[in-house]
Amino acid sequence: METKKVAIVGYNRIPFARMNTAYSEQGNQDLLLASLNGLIDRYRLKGKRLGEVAGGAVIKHISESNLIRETVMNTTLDPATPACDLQQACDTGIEAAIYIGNKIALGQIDCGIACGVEAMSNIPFESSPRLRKALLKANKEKSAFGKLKQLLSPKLKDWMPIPYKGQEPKTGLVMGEHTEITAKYYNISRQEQDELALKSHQNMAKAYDEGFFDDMVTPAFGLDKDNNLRRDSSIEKLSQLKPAFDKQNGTLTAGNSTPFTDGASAVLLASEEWAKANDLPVLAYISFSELAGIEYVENKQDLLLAPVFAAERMLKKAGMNLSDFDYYEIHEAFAAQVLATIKIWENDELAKKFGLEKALGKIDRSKLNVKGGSLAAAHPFAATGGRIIATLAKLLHEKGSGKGFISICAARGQGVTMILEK
Ligand SMILES: CC(=O)CC(=O)SCCNC(=O)CCNC(=O)[C@H](O)C(C)(C)COP(=O)(O)OP(=O)(O)OC[C@H]1O[C@@H](n2cnc3c(N)ncnc32)[C@H](O)[C@@H]1OP(=O)(O)O
Repeated sequence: METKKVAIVGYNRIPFARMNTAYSEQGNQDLLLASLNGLIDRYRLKGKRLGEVAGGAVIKHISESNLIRETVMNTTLDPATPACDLQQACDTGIEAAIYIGNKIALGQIDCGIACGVEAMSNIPFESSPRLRKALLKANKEKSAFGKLKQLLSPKLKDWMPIPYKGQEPKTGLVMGEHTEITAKYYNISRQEQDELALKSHQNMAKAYDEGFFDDMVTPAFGLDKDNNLRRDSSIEKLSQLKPAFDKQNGTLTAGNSTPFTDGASAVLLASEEWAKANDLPVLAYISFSELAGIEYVENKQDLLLAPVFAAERMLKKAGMNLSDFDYYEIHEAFAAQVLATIKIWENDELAKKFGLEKALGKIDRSKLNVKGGSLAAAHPFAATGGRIIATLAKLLHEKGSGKGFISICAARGQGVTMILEK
């Protein structure tokens, strides 16, 4: 069976906002709706029945089990447009694009939207198991006395909500603690991390000044730009920040780590025929993608390094070398994880020690995250993939030809890579 080419034909996102700032009153549906509405307006999709909308949020309330379909029903798309929720930690946005892309490739649908959202300001709290049990039992009790007895059974501390900390259940460490171990294990210096962080902000500031984001980001809830972007940062300021995760000997700080963030993004994918029929130019094609997992319980330093393996397998299938790309979009969860990943890809000895056949090639740093990365834009987990695909597709479209490389690490020791081509 012949497969179809998967074209990226549109994108839209709302500005990303640090948690508890511009979107402190909004939930997942509000943010996603704003992003989808911007996409629908820009590409005149009102009233259209699309093949499918797929995406997700890494963290949802229990009432949001069909978040994407619920949100689609609130847009002006034809309500006959089906939708589904996907979740794959920080890879969610890319996985959604792969899911929609594969259906287009197989001819099952001719167009679809891949989307992602994260409303960290509206994050659900857990309750203690003792409180949950007491409430469920109280609900079953017939008499007021019985209900009261159950409600009085938990201790005072059991009534306290349990906040989200982002810990890895298998290790009990948060991402920053894991990445602190990564930085030490792979000898990533504080200076290298701060330099990468500064470059991310400088590149994004320049891109905003040049109007690169004008047709990509629609203002929402009073915000018109990513509010994590700093124009006042410098190596001096970054070098003075205190370590965030290892207070004594650490190198990860608020400046070289992403903050918790609210935001949403959406990407419009289609077959070439649908793009032509709807008068939309093909910005770029998705040509390859690969998902990998990695052991990180024994090897705590490797939690966010699964893209190392994804890239090796993907490049082999594509018959390419890591040096063969015009642009590289590598998700900057932390500067240290980007630098460790690149170090392994580029260094033969380290690559072999890690389990690769050999080094994958060199990355020209002037081609890396040229419009800023997650350290500047910030990182609403499930929305980051859409931001990255859109940025790379636009870069390739403007260039008129070429190839771009995407790499995103994710919680639970997973990672995804993708190739876009024009
Ligand atoms: C989920 C997945 O699947 C995979 C992934 O992507 S992993 C990534 C997941 N993300 C995380 O784990 C988030 C990690 N981040 C955090 O926990 C927190 O942001 C953090 C602990 C690193 C910092 O939190 P914080 O201390 O509250 O930061 P914040 O108060 O904003 O900043 C501290 C200081 O640094 C300064 N600062 C921050 N960035 C700066 C910069 N670029 N330049 C100069 N100064 C900066 C701030 O101005 C602030 O200074 P003051 O104290 O003088 O106000």
